[in-house]
Amino acid sequence: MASMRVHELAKEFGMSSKELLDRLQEMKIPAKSHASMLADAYVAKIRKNLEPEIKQRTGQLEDKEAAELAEEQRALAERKAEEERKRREAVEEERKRREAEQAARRMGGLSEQPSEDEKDSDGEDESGERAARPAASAFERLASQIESEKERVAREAEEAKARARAAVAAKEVAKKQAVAEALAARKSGGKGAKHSEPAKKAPVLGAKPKSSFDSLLSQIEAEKARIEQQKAERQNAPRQGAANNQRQKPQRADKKQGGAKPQFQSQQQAKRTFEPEVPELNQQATSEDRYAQMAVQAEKLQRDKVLAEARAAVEAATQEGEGRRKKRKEKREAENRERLEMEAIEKGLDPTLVLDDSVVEVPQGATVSKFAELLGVQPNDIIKRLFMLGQVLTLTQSMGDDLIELIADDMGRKVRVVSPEEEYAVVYHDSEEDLKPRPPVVTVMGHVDHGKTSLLDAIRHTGVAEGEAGGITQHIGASVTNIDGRQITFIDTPGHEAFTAMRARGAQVTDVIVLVVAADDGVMPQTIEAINHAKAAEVPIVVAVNKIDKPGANPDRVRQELTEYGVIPEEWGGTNMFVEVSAKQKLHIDDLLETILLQADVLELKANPDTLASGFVIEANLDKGRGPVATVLVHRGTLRPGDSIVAGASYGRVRALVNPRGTHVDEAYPADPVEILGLNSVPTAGDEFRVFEDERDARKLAEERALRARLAEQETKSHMSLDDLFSRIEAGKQTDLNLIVKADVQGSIEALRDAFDKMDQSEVRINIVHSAVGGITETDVTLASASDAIIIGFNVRPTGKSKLQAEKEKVDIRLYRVIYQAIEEINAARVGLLSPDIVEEDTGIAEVRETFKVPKAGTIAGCYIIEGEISRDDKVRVVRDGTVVFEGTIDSLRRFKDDVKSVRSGYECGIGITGYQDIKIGDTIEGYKIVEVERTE
Ligand SMILES: Nc1nc2c(ncn2[C@@H]2O[C@H](COP(=O)(O)OP(=O)(O)OP(=O)(O)O)[C@@H](O)[C@H]2O)c(=O)[nH]1
Repeated sequence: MASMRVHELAKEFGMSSKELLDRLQEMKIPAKSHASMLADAYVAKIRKNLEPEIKQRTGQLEDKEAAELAEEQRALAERKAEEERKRREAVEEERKRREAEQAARRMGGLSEQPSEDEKDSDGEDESGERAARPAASAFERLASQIESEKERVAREAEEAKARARAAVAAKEVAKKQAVAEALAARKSGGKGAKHSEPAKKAPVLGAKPKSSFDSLLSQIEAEKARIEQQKAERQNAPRQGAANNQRQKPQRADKKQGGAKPQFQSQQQAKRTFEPEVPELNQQATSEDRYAQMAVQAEKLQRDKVLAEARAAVEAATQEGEGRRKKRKEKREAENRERLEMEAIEKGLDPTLVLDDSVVEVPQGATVSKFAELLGVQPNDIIKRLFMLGQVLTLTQSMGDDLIELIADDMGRKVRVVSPEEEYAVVYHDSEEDLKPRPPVVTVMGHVDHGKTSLLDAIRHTGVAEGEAGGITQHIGASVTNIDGRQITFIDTPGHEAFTAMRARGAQVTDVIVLVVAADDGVMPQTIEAINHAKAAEVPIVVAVNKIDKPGANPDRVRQELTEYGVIPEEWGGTNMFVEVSAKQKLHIDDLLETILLQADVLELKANPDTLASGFVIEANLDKGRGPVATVLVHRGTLRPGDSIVAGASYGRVRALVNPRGTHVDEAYPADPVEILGLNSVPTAGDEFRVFEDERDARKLAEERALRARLAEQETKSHMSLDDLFSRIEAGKQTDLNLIVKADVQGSIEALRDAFDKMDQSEVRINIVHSAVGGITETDVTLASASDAIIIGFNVRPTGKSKLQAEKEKVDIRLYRVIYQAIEEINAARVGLLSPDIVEEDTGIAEVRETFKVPKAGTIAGCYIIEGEISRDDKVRVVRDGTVVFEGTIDSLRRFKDDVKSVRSGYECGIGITGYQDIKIGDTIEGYKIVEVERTE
């Protein structure tokens, strides 16, 4: 018989596996489950025991066999019943015995626990107890088995729950790790290698946790350690990107607080910003508490994950948007520049000046403190650097252009010295529809005596004839004429000098140049100069071939000659219009005017008249009765009485407007010359004028300009003078004395040179840097200024503007009559013994225009006082071509037939000089007084 499995045998018997297993248990045959294999010996035994039952079930057994089987079963049942009855009796007996014992104890006050002796002495009890004990211990075992089984089931249930929760938590940790890695990867710019390590750990976290709860805890702890490590790595790594900067900010702020706390806060901050926070697990907590904590962790991780994902998305968007933001920034900057440019244009400023931010603009003549302020450095630093350059300047002293550039260069800074003109330079922008046609402004140029003044007179005469009846043109520096109802404005000062001087000041007022060339003389040096100046200014030339009335006139030769200088007549294919005129005989003047208008039409001259006026000063003077008077040429806008105006360093409110015919007017339009009254001082020709809406602005600008001018003047280096020679020698500064000697005769110069040669020159060496016969000229002053020399004049006087120039440039001019005076003074100056100064104080200058022979009085000079005031008791010197030809006193001073005490500038008078008859037309008579001046040193 082969061995069989339980379920196979059960099937054979027609019963369930469970039923068979029970029966096997009764038969003490070992079998655990339906699949248990039964050895053939056991199969035989089972068949034998169960056969009758089986046969009965199947109806296969015979009656006898069935009766035997029934008997057998009944006997077995009886036996079992007997055993059970006995077991119950024993239990009952035991119970009764215990109750009896307890009752006896209660009755006899005996202890509940019987002593060993009592137990031993009571034989009956002992036997009863022995009978009861096996039953009791079996019960207890069973009870304990049940208890342990319950515990096992409960534990397994709990562990199953824990596994489920741990799996959820581990899943969350894995997700969080993935997010953290994604963040780290973005921050590090995708350094995959660096972050592959944590990624490897993921499977550990993601793996099904062991059934042990501790396994989950250890996983969480490991994850926390990993995050901490990553964070530490990122903090050590160089900061990159905007997000990192954001992270740095709180750290910097925290650092200020100092101590360990800020560091902790910064870590917290960093954690909040980047890491999902893993809460601490209390290792001491009970299992229930731990489950609760894990649930909290899982929830927190979920929330942090969402936050981290959101932040990662924002950061990614930030990085992706970097390029777009840069473009937007560039666009914004471009718009800003455009706006500034527009604003500058609206304000009438040069936009390039406003937008040039790479260079520091320093106003000309800026003081040391202003310069330091503009550069944003300490003034001491500037002073120190100046000192190193040998320039001792205080805070309030102004710096020259060269010094400004030198110091800036020394400091590695870029600067641009801005002149007041440039600083206030105005670029006006008018829209096309605001522009209206305006009259042309004309300047007449040409060689000396070619007829410029005559032509202007002729033109004026033409204009007057057609203009106001009987009107007499006033000399205001410019005039207007009308032809065919159209206006032409002429600048009265002919010649290119004034034109160029104006232009040098930025006053480009001329639209057309009329080049006057005498037909009998042709092209001359100043004609060429005029052409060059006109070309430089890019102003078109209309040629007026003058003096055609003269017999030797040859206009074609003029045309021919001019072609050499690029002035080519239209009829010869050039661009220049030629008109043949006679200023003297007023021939073809109208033709000339019409030609000028034609040229103007070509230029399409326009201006905006409907705005605040601006333009240039043509001429200015101080009128005794009316105060400062300036002739201005309106360039743009309309000028009206009451306007707040600034002209150069002058300002004021326009009190009155006077046109060239002397008529008060209410308005002056573009290209109108007009005299203005109301300025607080006399401006300079070429100054720009501007009307301001607010008088305070006009005043501010004017005062600023005036201050600059004063500072610049102060700054003019004081040159060598005899007065400070000694102090300079003492200070060790001076070892040379440079002289420029001018004298009336060469002999004086030679005599002076001999005298100096004989002088002791051990302390100071005397150098004559230049000497010549003749008056002291502007060139002499320039030379003295350049070589730090003193000018010594023997019987000569400063000519032209040289005196003014010397004052301006602080050049010392010493005038002597005899040589020994000069030698004495220079000797005295060397040893510091200059006596109190006897100085000649100039009073006035008269120009001799006529001479009269008067009986008894001799020669009387018919004079015009051109400067100052000459008094009857003044001393005078007669100067001819810069040389003093006579010195003496005034014999008579008359106006008309009256003797007068003094005559002021602008008036005519007759002067008789005591003992001098040789006076000539063109001489100047200089008045002076002798005054004694205390020496200050
Ligand atoms: N015959 C003749 N003489 C003229 C004519 N125009 C000017 N003159 C004379 O030429 C001389 C010089 O004339 P101005 O008008 O003073 O010449 P200018 O160019 O103004 O001279 P400067 O002011 O010295 O530069 C004067 O004597 C005039 O009378 C002309 O058309 N014909």
